[in-house]
Amino acid sequence: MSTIAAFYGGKSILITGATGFLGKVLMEKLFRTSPDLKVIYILVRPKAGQTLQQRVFQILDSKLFEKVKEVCPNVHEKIRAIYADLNQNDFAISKEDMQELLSCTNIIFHCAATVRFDDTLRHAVQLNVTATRQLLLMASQMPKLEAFIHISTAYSNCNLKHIDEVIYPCPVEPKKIIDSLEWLDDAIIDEITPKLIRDWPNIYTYTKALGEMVVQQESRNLNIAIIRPSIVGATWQEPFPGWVDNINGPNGIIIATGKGFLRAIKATPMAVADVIPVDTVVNLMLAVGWYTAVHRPKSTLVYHITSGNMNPCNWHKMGVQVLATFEKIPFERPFRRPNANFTSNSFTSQYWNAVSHRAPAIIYDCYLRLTGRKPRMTKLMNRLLRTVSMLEYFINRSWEWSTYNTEMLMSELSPEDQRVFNFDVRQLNWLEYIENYVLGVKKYLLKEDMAGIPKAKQRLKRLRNIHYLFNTALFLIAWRLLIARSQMARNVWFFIM
Ligand SMILES: CCCCCCCCCCCCCCCCCCCCCC(=O)SCCNC(=O)CCNC(=O)[C@H](O)C(C)(C)COP(=O)(O)OP(=O)(O)OC[C@H]1O[C@@H](n2cnc3c(N)ncnc32)[C@H](O)[C@@H]1OP(=O)(O)O
Ligand SMILES: NC(=O)C1=CN([C@@H]2O[C@H](COP(=O)(O)OP(=O)(O)OC[C@H]3O[C@@H](n4cnc5c(N)ncnc54)[C@H](OP(=O)(O)O)[C@@H]3O)[C@@H](O)[C@H]2O)C=CC1
Repeated sequence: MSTIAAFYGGKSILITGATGFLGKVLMEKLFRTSPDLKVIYILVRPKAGQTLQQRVFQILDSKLFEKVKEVCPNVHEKIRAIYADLNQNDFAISKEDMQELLSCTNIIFHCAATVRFDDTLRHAVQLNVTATRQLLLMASQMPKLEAFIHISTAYSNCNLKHIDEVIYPCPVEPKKIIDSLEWLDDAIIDEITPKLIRDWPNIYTYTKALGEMVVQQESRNLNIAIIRPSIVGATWQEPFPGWVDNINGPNGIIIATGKGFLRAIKATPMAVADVIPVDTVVNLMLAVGWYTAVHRPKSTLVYHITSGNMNPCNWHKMGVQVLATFEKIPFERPFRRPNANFTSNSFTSQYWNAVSHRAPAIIYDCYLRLTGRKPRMTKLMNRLLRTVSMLEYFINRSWEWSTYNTEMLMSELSPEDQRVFNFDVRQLNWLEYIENYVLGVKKYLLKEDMAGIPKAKQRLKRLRNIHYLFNTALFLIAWRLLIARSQMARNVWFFIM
């Protein structure tokens, strides 16, 4: 019997960000391995015209939860969705709900965050810093609380090259920033943001660093741990390989490449692609929850969950395998034949952007105009290139993360726990994982049917022929022009003939 699974039995667990990518996989694993847990409280806001209950039903009715329904048929009764908006005072939680949370919660997993790179400083601080402080304050009033697990990111200190499992101080005190945002107007905030974030690449990573500092400062006598995952990717094994449900991180790039929009990316091919499967992260989170509650470490421990130091893969290897998978399992209705390359040179990158991205978009928009339709490709391409430029920082560098605490925890687990809550990324076979990842993007994100593969392959063949035809025509025109102008070219031509 797994000690960790037994630990969560009978527990009341509070999860923030449960409707997000990581949160859903966390809930799934908890219900599947500890179906006798008492209740999972989730802090949810209504969204896209859906009530809280509709949001919960939608999650439970998804393929991700199919196995859960077998082992825990009353899962609906064990989820208690609580109306909350982390942007508001006291999270806008009702008095009764707050009372219940304060008196019953045993474990907190704090996953909610804004992960947008271009969010405003005000909003990102509110969610990633102030809300964390508020939750810690709530936690300090929970008599039954055993552990508080805060999810940060391995990139919270990406301004450093080597990152240890410690909380680094930020140049400006979080409290000072929170206070000043209260009275500064938006225009001034925009002006001072670059000065504040200094060598952090974006507001997201900066506010996650501030969030960690807040955790350290407000920890009081709570049992706290911080988990720092790198780039969280599709599931590796559980509940099935390849599950993914949003366009963040590599997902959007995989789609844009598979659909033939993206043909060149400015990246350092040999830089480490520090992707970590979401189920691995969740297994570590649950192990850390158990360890923190039972062993009560004297200080706040930080755990890195990254792949680079144990089982590195680089962007080149990943890219080649992604492209190979498109050959076997193509996406439907591609704009162009999927074929991309990495370039580390700024000039070549500009060239490919003009030739392979902007020019085809303009030509396609002309075609749309001529056929009486609204042009849209240039706009779409510009947005895509803006997105890719925001991710470039992370695909052109490598970092070293120490993993002493994560390895220590692994050695503390029984063989059964190591099997059920496996976070040993050395066992990951990258080629297999990437293939399942691309397949998962096709099935769960694009919702494409596998039955459409033969048709998609036929279309790819057609696109390939068009491509060859176009290139041959281009070559002949160039050659013809050259012959007209150069005696040498004419001689070569007569010689060949
Ligand atoms: C041989 C070569 C072969 C090559 C083959 C290829 C091989 C594969 C190689 C893989 C290399 C991967 C590198 C990953 C590095 C990740 C680093 C993460 C590190 C930190 C990790 C963390 O700790 S934490 C989570 C990370 N946090 C995000 O990852 C949010 C980012 N995101 C945003 O901050 C907003 O998204 C942003 C961008 C502002 C736009 O914002 P926005 O206002 O324009 O609006 P939207 O977000 O609504 O998106 C508007 C349109 O962008 C499209 N799109 C959105 N994301 C996209 C995306 N990733 N790739 C493409 N396309 C994307 C979308 O499809 C929409 O398209 P449409 O125009 O048709 O609607
Ligand atoms: N994905 C990744 O690659 C990585 C993620 N992380 C960290 O993991 C955690 C989870 O990330 P991930 O699941 O990918 O992110 P998602 O964007 O998928 O999920 C974010 C969650 O936060 C909730 N949330 C956002 N704003 C509010 C609000 N005002 N009130 C209540 N809830 C809110 C969202 O709710 P709603 O559904 O209503 O929007 C959603 O449930 C984050 O802390 C992130 O920093 C760390 C490293 C990498």
